[in-house]
Amino acid sequence: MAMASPSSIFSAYASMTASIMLLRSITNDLIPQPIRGYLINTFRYFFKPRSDSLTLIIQEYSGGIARNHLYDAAEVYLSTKITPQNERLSVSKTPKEKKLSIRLEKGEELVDLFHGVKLNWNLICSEFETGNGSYDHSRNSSTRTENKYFELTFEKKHKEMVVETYLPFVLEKEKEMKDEERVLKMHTLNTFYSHGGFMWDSINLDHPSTFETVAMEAEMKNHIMEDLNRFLRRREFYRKAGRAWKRGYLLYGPPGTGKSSLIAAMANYLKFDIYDLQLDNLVTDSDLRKLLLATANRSILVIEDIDCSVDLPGRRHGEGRKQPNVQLSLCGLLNFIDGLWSSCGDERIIILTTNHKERLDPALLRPGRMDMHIHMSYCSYHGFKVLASNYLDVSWDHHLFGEIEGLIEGTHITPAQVAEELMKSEDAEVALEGFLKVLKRKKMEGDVSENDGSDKTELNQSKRSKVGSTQKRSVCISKRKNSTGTKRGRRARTLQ
Ligand SMILES: Nc1ncnc2c1ncn2[C@@H]1O[C@H](COP(=O)(O)OP(=O)(O)OP(=O)(O)O)[C@@H](O)[C@H]1O
Ligand SMILES: [Mg+2]
Repeated sequence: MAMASPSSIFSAYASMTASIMLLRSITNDLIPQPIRGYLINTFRYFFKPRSDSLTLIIQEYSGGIARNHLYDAAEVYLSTKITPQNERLSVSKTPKEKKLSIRLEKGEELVDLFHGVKLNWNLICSEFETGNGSYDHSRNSSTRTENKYFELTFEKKHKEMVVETYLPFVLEKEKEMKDEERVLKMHTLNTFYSHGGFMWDSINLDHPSTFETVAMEAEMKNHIMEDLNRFLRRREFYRKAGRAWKRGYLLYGPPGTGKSSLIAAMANYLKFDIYDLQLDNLVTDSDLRKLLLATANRSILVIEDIDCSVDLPGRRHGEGRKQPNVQLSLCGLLNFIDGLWSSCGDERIIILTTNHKERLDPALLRPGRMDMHIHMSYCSYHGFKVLASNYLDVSWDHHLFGEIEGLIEGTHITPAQVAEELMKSEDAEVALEGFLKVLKRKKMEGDVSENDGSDKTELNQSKRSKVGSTQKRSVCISKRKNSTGTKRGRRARTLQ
């Protein structure tokens, strides 16, 4: 079929527009609006010259009240494409946003280039009357409603590319931009128990820890990042395999080795909120269920010190809590996490931490429960180098590093202790000399781990062994109460 020339398309289009105007003026008073609209559309359909371009309409709302995600994504994406040719822009800022957001205003047009294809965007706003056109005094507004939509016009032959590649690209770009701006939250339990339930309280999570600043073996770091990336990519895989889209990590190792720091780094990397679940505040499985159901998608549920912060009766004990009115069980927690909770949402991560993996209930360790077990250990030479550049900004060829390397390998010193030493002076030379002295002293003392913190649960253990089994529970509870302040304080310091 021969293609119409641009001038013939133009003249056909001009005569069609003139005819429509004529039709409008003739029918305006004679025919009611719905029939008139139908006639004009039919006329337009039959007489419209066929062109090579295709226009996609992206409405602000899809299906009545639901916002059209593609419209929102286009709005955000196009804000990065604004050019000096644009004459009207809208500017806004909500209290939660860090920056002003600048968007196209109605009537504005712009051209985007994607893989060499020209894409014309046009933001259109039409107003229409929803009622009888009169002023609605009860809502203090008129009944005119705005209908906003984007027109995306391009050559027809690129339809597949636009639908399959370009629009998904726009959605992906918006997600990236939103993630960058997102203010992360840390949710903790509101201990005020009212109206029959606990609530989550949230504050901004402004923790500086990232995968760059966490001192751990580079290989392990990459392994974790790759695991997280794979998890995010595999929505379809989880769906096909009939598995809930969740991933569990168990972080174990002595205190001060960076478990909480790694959790913050993971949250910052994924841009996920953290829910810090302190089980010792809860009483029943039903409290737990309500709280878990109130957690949002794309979040990390954290239960720290699972071995000592709770003394959940599990399969190992085969009994319920001895304390009256307390019906929280390890089975209840695990079953709910594995079952209903994880299938109620998407992109859930759960992280448990412990200083003593060997003391955990086997139910927690069985295959399929926690997908990855990550050992956070004493500081290696590589870890030291990361900390030295974090704290002292020294290059890795510093003359004291050689001696430090010889001493640190095999020494039981936690990254927290290393960090403490390195912070003692702003002068790198002084700080490193001081650190070297500590390492030498440790070697002379026979490399006995100094305050490696096994205290937390070891103390618990020794207390337990001194009391009878019926007192076991109350000792555990009182230890928890005693330690709550310090642990909380420390956790608050580390995670906030
Ligand atoms: N691997 C690490 N990389 C960077 N900093 C670390 C690391 N480990 C510890 N630190 C520093 O020590 C502090 C305490 O570490 P963190 O709270 O992460 O340890 P933890 O393993 O969670 O300890 P705990 O078992 O007592 O909860 C952190 O605020 C951080 O400054
Ligand atoms: Mg911790």
